[in-house]
Amino acid sequence: MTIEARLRAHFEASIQAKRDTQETALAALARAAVLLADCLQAGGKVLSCGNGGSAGDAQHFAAELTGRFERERPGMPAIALTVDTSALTAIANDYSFDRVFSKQVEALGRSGDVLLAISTSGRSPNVLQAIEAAHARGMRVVALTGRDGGRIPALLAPEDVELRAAATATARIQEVHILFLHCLCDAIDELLYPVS
Ligand SMILES: O=C(CO)[C@@H](O)[C@H](O)[C@H](O)[C@H](O)COP(=O)(O)O
Ligand SMILES: [Zn+2]
Repeated sequence: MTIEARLRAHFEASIQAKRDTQETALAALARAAVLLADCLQAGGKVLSCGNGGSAGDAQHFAAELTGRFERERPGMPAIALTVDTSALTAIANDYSFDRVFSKQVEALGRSGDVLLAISTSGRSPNVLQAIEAAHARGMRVVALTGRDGGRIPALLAPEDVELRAAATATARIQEVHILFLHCLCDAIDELLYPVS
């Protein structure tokens, strides 16, 4: 296969992953947007987490809430649990890497806040523990997953929302996740700050 053919195959696979996800995810996306907008309107905040590329996604989403997405409106409170290297290294060093997010959720999370948990496999222990810690703090969870959801669906409460990418390759799942996050940014803005 030529490089150009490989590149074309990446585009085709990415397009297909989004097409395959579209119909299954729209209702859940709308529910997640309302859950997040209600939380923010009531004075709550969003905590986000994930590993590797999903850590980048967690930061990307928090930055679009605190800064802006596509329209001017007040900043909204969101914290990515992936950015404080002192907290991450201390918790990993003193406890274990599995607790790097859950300890921060225990410290920062309040009832009514929402945890945005991102895992393509649904099997990263630190993300699973963050979900458990969020529930213990009275928080709801929006989980971005892929494949069969891994261990996340069984952990979620009925009022939580799973947004599952209909893809199996990690890269394709992450590409759908970015679309999910931009959809959520747009929907939250439209719900809270509609353009008159
Ligand atoms: O970005 C990528 C692969 O595209 C990697 O950095 C990937 O995020 C890492 O392997 C993560 O540790 C995977 O974690 P998860 O999505 O299974 O929870
Ligand atoms: Zn990647």
